[in-house]
Amino acid sequence: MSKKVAFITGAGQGIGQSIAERLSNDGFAVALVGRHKEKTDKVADKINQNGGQAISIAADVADRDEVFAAVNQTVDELGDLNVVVNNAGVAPTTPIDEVTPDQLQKVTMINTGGVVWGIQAAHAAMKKLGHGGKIINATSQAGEVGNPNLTVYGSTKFAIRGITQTTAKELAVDDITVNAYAPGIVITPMMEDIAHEVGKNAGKDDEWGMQTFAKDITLGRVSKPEDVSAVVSFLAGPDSDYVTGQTITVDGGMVFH
Ligand SMILES: NC(=O)C1=CN([C@@H]2O[C@H](COP(=O)(O)OP(=O)(O)OC[C@H]3O[C@@H](n4cnc5c(N)ncnc54)[C@H](O)[C@@H]3O)[C@@H](O)[C@H]2O)C=CC1
Ligand SMILES: CC(=O)C(C)=O
Repeated sequence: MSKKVAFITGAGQGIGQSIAERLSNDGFAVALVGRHKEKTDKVADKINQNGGQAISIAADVADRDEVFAAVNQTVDELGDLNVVVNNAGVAPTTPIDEVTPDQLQKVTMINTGGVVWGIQAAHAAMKKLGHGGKIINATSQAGEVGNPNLTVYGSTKFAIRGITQTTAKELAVDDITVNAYAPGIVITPMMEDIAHEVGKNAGKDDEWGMQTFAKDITLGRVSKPEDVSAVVSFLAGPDSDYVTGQTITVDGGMVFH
């Protein structure tokens, strides 16, 4: 039997890399998408050397045509499309008084736009293939509660929860579920950069910056990417078939619902 196919954006490092590796271990053929192809190439090579099946595609998720082309290339090369993980994102530190129109537009087009184009392209491809599937979007604990210094980023992550609910209702008729995952403080290049900027703005070091986010985690530790990819594995697999429109928080107990 041929493998199910998963498409993952921002798969060259951090959480996206972990999701690609986990879904490959779960038995999916995986398409790794990112702006920097040398990074997705490296992760795809590792997966292929370990007995998985991976391809690497360059695309900027803010560009609708590039996202559609990447989805079409995935179907052409891997033969199907069952799961789309809209994981790519950027998180500049944005104290409110420093937000610029250019920054607001760019971050919104990547984080929110990338999710919208990913859902559109997934819907079009799945309809053409004649079957349903699962769409999974990256939000954040910063999309559930306000985080100081992250006004622009937080606005996109709140929006992604709304888009997840709206499109879950719209796409159910085509047997597509739409869910989201909300990580907390995950040690990746993104989080290291935020900790550095927040520390620097306060005249402190990176560890101080990290602790401003990490000090209230109920489980007493920051997160590894694998904590998040385990939840995405559930959302991509059959055990979540009766779940749609939900955001699953995987933050060690920062936000309680
Ligand atoms: N690290 C954390 O603590 C948290 C991360 N998240 C979310 O999880 C997702 C992954 O985050 P990390 O792995 O930490 O980030 P990261 O910065 O380490 O990796 C993100 C990847 O996305 C790619 N990317 C960025 N813009 C892109 C674009 N326009 N088109 C294509 N690819 C692009 C980058 O090149 C990079 O490979 C993001 O959506 C982020 O907002 C959510 C909560 C916490
Ligand atoms: C980067 C992020 O999503 C945080 C700090 O929650």
